[in-house]
Amino acid sequence: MKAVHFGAGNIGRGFVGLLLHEGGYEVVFSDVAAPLVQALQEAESYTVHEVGEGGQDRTVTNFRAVNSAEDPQSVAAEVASAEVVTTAVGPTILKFIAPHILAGLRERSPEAVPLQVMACENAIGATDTLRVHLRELAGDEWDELAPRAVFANTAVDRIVPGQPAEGGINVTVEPFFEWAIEQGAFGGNLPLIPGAHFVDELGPYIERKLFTVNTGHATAAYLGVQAGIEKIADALADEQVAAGVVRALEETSGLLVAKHGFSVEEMATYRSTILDRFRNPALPDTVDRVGRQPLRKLSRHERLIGPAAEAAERGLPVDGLLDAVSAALAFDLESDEQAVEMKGLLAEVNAEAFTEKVTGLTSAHPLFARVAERVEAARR
Ligand SMILES: NC(=O)c1ccc[n+]([C@@H]2O[C@H](COP(=O)([O-])OP(=O)(O)OC[C@H]3O[C@@H](n4cnc5c(N)ncnc54)[C@H](O)[C@@H]3O)[C@@H](O)[C@H]2O)c1
Ligand SMILES: O=P(O)(O)OC[C@@H](O)[C@@H](O)[C@H](O)[C@H](O)CO
Repeated sequence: MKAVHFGAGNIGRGFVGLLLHEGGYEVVFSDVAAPLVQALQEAESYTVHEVGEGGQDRTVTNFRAVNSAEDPQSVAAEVASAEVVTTAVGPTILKFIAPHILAGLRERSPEAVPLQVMACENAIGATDTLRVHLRELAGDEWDELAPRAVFANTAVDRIVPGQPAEGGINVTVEPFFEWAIEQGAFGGNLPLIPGAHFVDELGPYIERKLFTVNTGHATAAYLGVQAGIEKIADALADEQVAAGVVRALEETSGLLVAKHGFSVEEMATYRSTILDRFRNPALPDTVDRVGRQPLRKLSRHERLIGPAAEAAERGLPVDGLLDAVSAALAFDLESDEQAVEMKGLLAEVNAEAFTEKVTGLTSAHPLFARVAERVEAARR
């Protein structure tokens, strides 16, 4: 059994690749970072160090690596003969993965068991997005190629910080993980992923994850930066930052309870586990990594505006989320392209135009004026 995994970065090696390996797949990593691909090609194994309570070292073997920028033909051939394709490249990169999968589907035998495709990104419906890219690229050919693959949305949760250069391809991660996968598309032939949680409907799970883990994380990062703090664990140790995170998460929990029927108690337990994970002192995670790409994080269906918009529509409180939005607007990091772009936009366009363009809210939305006020304050 073979799985092709696009994106051999932090979560790719430290979570998706690890679980696929433990499920018995040979893993073929595909990436565009030449030194990383070469290091994987030269290694026979790498170690995933789980740090913090209950953590163990786990060894990944039986993998290969292909550079999709230099050798797209080999990537297509690997996809054509694989059982599973996964991605962890970032939601905006999925459009660059689609041509490789499409080329693989063209070469795949129509008699083969359908390829199982799962995008493991922090985004709602990431696999659907990937499938739309494939369909658009394929045009009329899609009717013939579509039966050669099945597509399942997933929600992946494990904190994998940026890795120090001296660690090579080894990865330091937290012990916790959760991988929820929508099972309908598989018709009972489930991929072999140990510990995965197969569900009928992913919507509640991805929203619970994105609007709790990632909302809390982003809030800690942006408030942490404002407090002059570098590490996420230290941000949580700051009383004001912690209070800001708790407030934002109480608001998203309120929405998740109202919308999906999670109980108040289970959301309280879920939040408390997450805050403990953020506080893990052994995990070298930074506010810069967690706050990366602020324009993506401020977009319409993402971790801040997404829950705030729905909460506002229901008349639920959103002040904690708006404080996180204000802090996100102040995220100023020269090495982050989107932070630089955001700063330029704040200077160039008025608050209403910025709000519409960045958050996707329209002026009639109950949250619009409140966000625009925060934007106006950030422009001063
Ligand atoms: N790190 C985490 O804690 C974590 C947890 C859950 C989900 N995620 C999600 O996983 C995705 C990846 O995050 P990460 O932290 O691993 O980032 P990362 O930057 O460490 O890894 C991304 C990898 O994708 C590669 N890449 C970029 N363009 C590519 C292309 N066209 N083809 C193939 N590979 C390409 C990069 O070279 C890099 O190795 C994101 O969507 C992120 O939100 C991350
Ligand atoms: O990967 P991003 O940029 O969407 O979000 C940054 C972190 O919040 C994220 O990577 C978490 O560590 C991860 O989602 C935990 O499961």
